[in-house]
Amino acid sequence: MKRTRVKICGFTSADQAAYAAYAGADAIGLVFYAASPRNVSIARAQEIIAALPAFTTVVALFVDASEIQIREVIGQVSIDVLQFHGDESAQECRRYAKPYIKALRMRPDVDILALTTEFHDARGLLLDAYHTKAKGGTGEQFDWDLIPEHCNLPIILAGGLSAHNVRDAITHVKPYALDVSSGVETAKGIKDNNKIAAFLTEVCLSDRNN
Ligand SMILES: O=C(O)c1ccccc1N[C@@H]1O[C@H](COP(=O)(O)O)[C@@H](O)[C@H]1O
Repeated sequence: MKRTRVKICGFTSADQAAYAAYAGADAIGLVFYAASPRNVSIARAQEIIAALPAFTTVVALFVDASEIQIREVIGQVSIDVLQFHGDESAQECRRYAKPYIKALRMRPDVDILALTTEFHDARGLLLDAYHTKAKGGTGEQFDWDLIPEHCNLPIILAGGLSAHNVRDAITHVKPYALDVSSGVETAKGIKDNNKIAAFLTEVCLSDRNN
């Protein structure tokens, strides 16, 4: 059976991150982007990570951050994977000798296949909705038909996912993994355990039937 991996992004509380990990989330995301309501300090990130069980992948999200900021985070926080959610070049993404995923904000003219060549050493391409004002975490879905059927990199589907549409998403896109933030929250940065459980249950049921 194929299992669709799940990353839940934007935790600000250790209890909620631990709940998600024990409930079956494969990865938890920590946002290091001051403009986000989900932004965490280094101290809070350390507290969240200390609450996680073994085998939970920790992803640090940056948006056009400076090299100094990224090195400060990875020097003090036990991060497994970097997520670049801005306009970072491939050269910038590979500077840290750490596994990284690259986010693309989807517009009709995005050439995913060309970008897979540019970011060939990324561990996955994260596809999110394009928004004129926000860089991500908007809760908006994009047109999944923009995603090519074959891609050389694992596709991580994001953008407006929730327990209500995740089964359709898996059937339609067949992604390697999913990334959700707003769809498992009651307010920005405040995760909801019931929504997390419902989301993970839907993914399991969908995988079982596919
Ligand atoms: O979560 C944020 O605040 C955020 C800020 C800036 C860039 C990305 C951000 N989050 C990522 O956005 C997508 C989609 O989130 P949503 O489920 O639609 O709310 C996801 O990859 C988050 O990691």
